[in-house]
Amino acid sequence: MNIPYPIKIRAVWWDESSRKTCWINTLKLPHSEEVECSSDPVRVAKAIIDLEIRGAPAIGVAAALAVASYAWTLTGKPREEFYSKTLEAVSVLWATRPTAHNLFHALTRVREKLLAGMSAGATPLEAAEDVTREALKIMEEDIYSNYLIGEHGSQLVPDNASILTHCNAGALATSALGTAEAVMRVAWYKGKRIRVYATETRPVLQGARLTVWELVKEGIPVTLITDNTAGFLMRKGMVDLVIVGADRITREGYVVNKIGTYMIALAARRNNIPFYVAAPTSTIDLNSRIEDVVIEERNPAEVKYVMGRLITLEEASALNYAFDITDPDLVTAIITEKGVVKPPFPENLKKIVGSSQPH
Ligand SMILES: CSC[C@@H](O)[C@@H](O)C(=O)COP(=O)(O)O
Repeated sequence: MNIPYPIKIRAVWWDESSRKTCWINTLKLPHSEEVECSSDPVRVAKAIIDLEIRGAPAIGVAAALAVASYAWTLTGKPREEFYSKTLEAVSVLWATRPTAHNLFHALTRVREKLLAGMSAGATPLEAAEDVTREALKIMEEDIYSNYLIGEHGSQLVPDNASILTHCNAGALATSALGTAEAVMRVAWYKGKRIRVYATETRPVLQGARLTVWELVKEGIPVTLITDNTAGFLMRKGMVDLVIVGADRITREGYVVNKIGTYMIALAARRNNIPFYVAAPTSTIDLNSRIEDVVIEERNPAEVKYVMGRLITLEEASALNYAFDITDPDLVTAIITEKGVVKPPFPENLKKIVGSSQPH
């Protein structure tokens, strides 16, 4: 796998010497870059729940690596204990966050390896090797998908474009270049002049804390806006295109992404601005209809407190949906590693997910 662009930020990775899963604690950004490593699936599960590790592809990769790390701590155990404990770890990680499809995609793959090893009579050592190979494959595929999404998507970005993005669909949400941000990075590396408007993304400010940090590091001009500024910028003609990521795309083409995405898509349609979604095919769930998708509801405290400071009454009730749903007819195209998917989505998503990888 040869990627002709620098990978400057890694959100999750495998430490070969300790066989631990490592990640940047994104809760500490942008003020400090703190790395955590663990072989404990309960610790990694907590990191996912608390948003130390977040973003759909990153949580899938981290969960798969966590099962592999844990497997290595159990290679001295009897076979039965090895399989029951590693499969239990899969269940713990499965229960962390309900919306992003990548988590279930990755955990299904590692669980299948464990089950295959169990029925073939593989030793714990053989099974640990096998599950590690699969987890690393999931990560490598994500790295390569990021790059291909960037290549395909950058062709949709005109020179001198103003791009609006929401939340963080960058390196910090994936294994390498990001999804929406891979499009921006590759356009930039190819010499296109772009500027980005990043929404702050309440309640936990992934845009202000993470997207701005990444783009400043990259040297790409970025301007932070409040979430409620997006529509006004579009009306003023200051946005040429919108690119966001996704946590799950259903077979009908509904896009489930960070809360606030729907309002941006509506404003984009009203102002005739293309609305692109960049996501690997591991985010596309051909088995689910939109009614089946669980939208995560998080602790209301995230809304009531900003960076630890209470901004309302302690007794105030608050609602904290983490994601919303954008209808397929508001989406101009979905940029995947296998190419750009245009409507009609039900037919074209099925074709692209079923087609073989281009590498
Ligand atoms: C490439 S990441 C795409 C999405 O996962 C991203 O836009 C998003 O909504 C992340 O939400 P988060 O709650 O921070 O995990």
